[in-house]
Amino acid sequence: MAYLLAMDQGTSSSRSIVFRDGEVVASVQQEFRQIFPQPGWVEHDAQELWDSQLATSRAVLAKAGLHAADIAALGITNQRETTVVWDRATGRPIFNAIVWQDRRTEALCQQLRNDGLADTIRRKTGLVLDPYFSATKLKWILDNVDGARRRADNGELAFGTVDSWLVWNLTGGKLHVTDASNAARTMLWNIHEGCWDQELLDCLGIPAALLPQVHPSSHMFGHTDAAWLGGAVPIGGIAGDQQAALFGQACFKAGMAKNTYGTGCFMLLNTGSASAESHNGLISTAACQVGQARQYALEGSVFIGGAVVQWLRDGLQAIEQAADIEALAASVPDAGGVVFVPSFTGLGAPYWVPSAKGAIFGLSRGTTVAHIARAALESIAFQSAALLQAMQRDAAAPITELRVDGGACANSLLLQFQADLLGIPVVRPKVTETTALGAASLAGLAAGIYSGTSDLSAQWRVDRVFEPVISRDEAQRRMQAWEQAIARIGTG
Ligand SMILES: Nc1ncnc2c1ncn2[C@@H]1O[C@H](COP(=O)(O)OP(=O)(O)O)[C@@H](O)[C@H]1O
Ligand SMILES: O=P(O)(O)OC[C@H](O)CO
Repeated sequence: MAYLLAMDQGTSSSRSIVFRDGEVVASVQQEFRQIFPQPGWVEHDAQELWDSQLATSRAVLAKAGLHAADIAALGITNQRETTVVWDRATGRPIFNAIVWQDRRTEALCQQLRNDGLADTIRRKTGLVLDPYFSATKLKWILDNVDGARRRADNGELAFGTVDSWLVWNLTGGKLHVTDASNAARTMLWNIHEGCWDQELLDCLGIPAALLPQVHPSSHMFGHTDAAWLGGAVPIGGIAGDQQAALFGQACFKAGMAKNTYGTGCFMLLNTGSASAESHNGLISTAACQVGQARQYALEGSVFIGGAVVQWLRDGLQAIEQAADIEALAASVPDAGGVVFVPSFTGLGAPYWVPSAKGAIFGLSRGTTVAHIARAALESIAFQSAALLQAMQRDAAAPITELRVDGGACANSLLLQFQADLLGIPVVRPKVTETTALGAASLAGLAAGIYSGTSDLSAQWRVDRVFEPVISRDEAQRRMQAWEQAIARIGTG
């Protein structure tokens, strides 16, 4: 029997899932500490990332009653951009992992923008020059940790995104590798040529000796050390979590798109073997690579998605648990004219207003907490609709459906509103653990469990399709109300 193990190292928890025939056999999750040393700084203890990931993998094998020998291959997927630097001799990190959300390098990014580097970076990497990506975090570590630059120059240190760090540990320091989808998030990887970019390394003063070897996402990378899981397991897949979700949603052809509704929302559109340049506030990135042919995607991210539901729960204490928002929002026929812009940490794509704060517009004496809850839910769909509209403008052909996943996609009211706004079907699959499924699928391809992506398309199953029911005029009227609220946010 062909079991596949996925390690999904996310921003708030480490998860391990065993799959068979594309279905979840068992799953174990463990949270770890979020470290906030200063406002705008976010760190993880890299050792805790590894320990929690290993613990969940051991636990999931026990839960499923399986042994290492039963696992045909392991796929790894991870929070992207988060930066780890460790000592090659001891295997110890020289600093905490600097998390993708961390803004400490904003001044450095501004300096690089002033130096005219933004265009070069966009052209070579497909990215916006922003602290979000790994490069300036890595430079910060080299410039601020005692002796780091000297040791890096001497080849004593290794840099990696979280996937590289996990594989280094899993293989007892034998492998220092990553895949194209993760490399593309460093701001040092030339997505067109498929190589580390020497000009960017020089501009940022980053020695090439720090960098991992880059392989396709589906690839036999090596084996885990037998000590960890009770036997050696082949590592057959590595991908950044959002690209893994695109793969897990079987979006293999250009024009297919997915949106993940987690803490934030991440929408990716497969653009095939051609990288599409965005003129509408999106980024281009590498999609999962199987074989030698490079694949690309357009991406947009919303910083506050499901997190607005957490705010209703923890900040406003309007609900006890996230799932309660659906009944509360459904208790009123509409938001009663309330528009909620939850830009608590600035506005991401396609608006890019870093200094924005959240706001609630349209309050009246008749407004109840149910209207606010409904407006909060709608805000997730409005932000995602703005991303899809931007993608529609950049894309070569119309996008005809949106596949969805992530914790908040359990909410059918949200998905119906999303379909109404978009005017295209919103499709929820049976397995919504698509990030882990994508990693397992990449590993399964490398191990020969699947003969090609057509096997994966055949395995992907629909749970429910949400068809648009309101008129396009009505949808446009609602989007206009949203854009008016955004305009008021944007101008402070
Ligand atoms: N039924 C629901 N309706 C709306 N939001 C929900 C619901 N269930 C969970 N959420 C939201 O989904 C998010 C968790 O989704 P998850 O995919 O686990 O996120 P992440 O991977 O970013 O940690 C939380 O922000 C939570 O508030
Ligand atoms: O860990 P997640 O699911 O919040 O994903 C984080 C993204 O990869 C950041 O780019």
